Amino acid sequence: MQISIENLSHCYGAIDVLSNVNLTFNPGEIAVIIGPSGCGKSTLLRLMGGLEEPCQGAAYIAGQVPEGSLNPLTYIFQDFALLPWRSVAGNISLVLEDHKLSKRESEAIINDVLTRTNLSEFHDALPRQLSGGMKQRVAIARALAVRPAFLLMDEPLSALDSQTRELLMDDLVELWAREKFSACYVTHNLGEAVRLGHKVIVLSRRPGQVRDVVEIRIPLEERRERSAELEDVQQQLWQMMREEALAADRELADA
Ligand SMILES: Nc1ncnc2c1ncn2[C@@H]1O[C@H](COP(=O)(O)OP(=O)(O)OP(=O)(O)O)[C@@H](O)[C@H]1O
Repeated sequence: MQISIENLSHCYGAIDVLSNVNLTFNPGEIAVIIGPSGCGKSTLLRLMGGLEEPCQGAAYIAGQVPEGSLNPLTYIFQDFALLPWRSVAGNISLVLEDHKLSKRESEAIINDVLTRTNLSEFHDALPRQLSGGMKQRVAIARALAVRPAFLLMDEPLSALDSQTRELLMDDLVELWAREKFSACYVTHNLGEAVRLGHKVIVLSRRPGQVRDVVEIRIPLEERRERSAELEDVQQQLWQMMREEALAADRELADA
């Protein structure tokens, strides 16, 4: 299954947010979207997930939804969105409740995703007993429980401190290496972009247009030790972001 975006433009009233975006998101790939503040990254993710309809053009699923996927497009947000009165297992079971699974099937899925995210011993813990990093691990486990074809991740690590971010990036790479998931990952953080992205989509300032798509061929598993090649890619991305941010600043100053 792919997600295709064709000639997509979007506006809110008089504000043009996205302009003529054409992109393809491939299975088994993590595509990272970066761009200056307010350029439409989160809007693009919402349009991809069908939470809003684009003003022009389309975002659609191409190909077959993989068998067994309970929710093909699943979001992970920065604020974890866990119910405080439910345990870790209870938060995960919530997303399974509408799917007519037996208690045994649900429990098997919950145990599987808790094992995959190294959370088995926190099965009965409440969110308030967990650190921020652990809460986001639970949110990732909950997303994996519905066997998504695509994870739509909106700055999932931005509420966390830098050490926890590093650990969760390692976790995501390990999860991906074990069972290749597909994801579209929005971030401001260029370190995350080059650590996790098979390709990095650079949007221009608003209205967001695709300025460049940078492919990174270094395997994800080999990126923990940052090579000179990875540093070069990050520098190249920063140069593009800097130009866009400076141009946006000048536009505001001229307005
Ligand atoms: N529901 C909405 N109604 C009106 N305007 C909106 C709405 N959602 C977003 N916008 C505006 O659209 C523009 C793009 O917002 P969006 O959140 O997609 O950008 P972003 O690139 O994700 O921003 P950031 O990097 O700051 O998170 C902004 O100017 C924002 O104020």
